Amino acid sequence: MAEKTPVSTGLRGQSAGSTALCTVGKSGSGLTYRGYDIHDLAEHARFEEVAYLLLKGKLPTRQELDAYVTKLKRLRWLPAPLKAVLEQIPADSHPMDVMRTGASMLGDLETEESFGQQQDRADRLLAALPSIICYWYRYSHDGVRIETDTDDESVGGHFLRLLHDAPPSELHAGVMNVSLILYAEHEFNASTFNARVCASTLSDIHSCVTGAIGTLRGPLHGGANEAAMAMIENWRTPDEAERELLGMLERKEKIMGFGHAIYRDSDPRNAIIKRWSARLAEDVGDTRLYPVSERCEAVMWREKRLFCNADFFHASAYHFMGIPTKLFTPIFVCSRVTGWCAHVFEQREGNRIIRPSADYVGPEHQAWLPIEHRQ
Ligand SMILES: CC(=O)SCCNC(=O)CCNC(=O)[C@H](O)C(C)(C)COP(=O)(O)OP(=O)(O)OC[C@H]1O[C@@H](n2cnc3c(N)ncnc32)[C@H](O)[C@@H]1OP(=O)(O)O
Ligand SMILES: O=C([O-])CC(=O)C(=O)O
Repeated sequence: MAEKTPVSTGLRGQSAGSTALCTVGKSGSGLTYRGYDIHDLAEHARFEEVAYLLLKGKLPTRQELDAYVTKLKRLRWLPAPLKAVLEQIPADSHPMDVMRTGASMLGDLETEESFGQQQDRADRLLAALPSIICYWYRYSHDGVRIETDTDDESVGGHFLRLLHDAPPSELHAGVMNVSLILYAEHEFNASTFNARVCASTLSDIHSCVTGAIGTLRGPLHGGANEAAMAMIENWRTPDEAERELLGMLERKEKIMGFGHAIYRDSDPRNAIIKRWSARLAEDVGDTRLYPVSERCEAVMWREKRLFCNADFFHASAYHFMGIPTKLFTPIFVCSRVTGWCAHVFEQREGNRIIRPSADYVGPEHQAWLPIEHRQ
């Protein structure tokens, strides 16, 4: 048999298991978490309610939600050895590497000894990850050791307060809430699948989350919101954006924040975050970034039938809230950790190790060659 070039299908269109957590591109609206439509969740829910829904299996009652928010607030503190590690990480490190190290170090200090601890470990990660990234960021960039025990009622408000050393406006806290809901869960995406593969070996939850963070980091996945920002911030007018974009398409470059592995015509999260980006643009008096983003959307659809995914308008929305670009993907982690952990729990129920096969395309039998005869 002649050698063939390995071809990657990316497992597209193949079912790799079942889940009760999420549908993507199946219902009329396109995205549901445990049967609830993303539009309803983004309109009415608190992110902490969505986290509860994903992690505990149902929407909380008022009493359950209050108790859950209180628990998350109690879990925002960081152990001294974790702070010491964060203080060693250089200011020019990528914040996703900080998240990866932070999650892993938490696993050293608060190891999941048995699966009976999985809910508590997941809640701790959810509460501590915003503290981890902000502690490192403020220490390495501003030279301050912040107190991460805040009294904010929400995960998003807690993050913004630590970052800016001031309570967030109602508008900013509201946008963070929606953003965290939109990013929370997305079926068998690459990082979640990575978490499930790790879980299928009966590994601990911190290993699953650490691997997922590394997977989300890439620009084809969560890293796209940062890459989209790096692209649009160069353009001063919609006309310049159109010219540059056409050049990029001509050169067959990938345009970050567009396209999706599952959705074909639109990503239901885009219209939601786009609306909030427009509201924030008005709030800060932007006359550049939002019109540039809108033109990109129009050109990509006109030229390629490619639509904005969840990441594209997140770039301008986060920017308008004064969030540094390099912290965009870590915010995604602070949200998606709920989906990852819920998938780890699901994988552990009725587990079988995930171990697909490969189509071999290498050489047939080769005769052994002693080292002195090799070239
Ligand atoms: C939260 C998230 O993770 S959402 C995804 C975030 N990622 C990005 O925004 C990165 C940019 N987008 C992409 O790279 C891709 O659209 C992915 C990775 C999201 C999906 O990849 P695939 O499923 O392989 O894309 P798909 O099969 O739809 O691609 C079809 C064609 O469109 C092209 N295409 C897809 N997206 C883009 C894009 N953003 N820019 C330019 N061309 C694109 C592909 O290159 C392919 O062209 P070809 O047939 O000539 O090779
Ligand atoms: O589902 C995917 O392939 C990518 C993803 O995580 C998302 O869109 O939120």
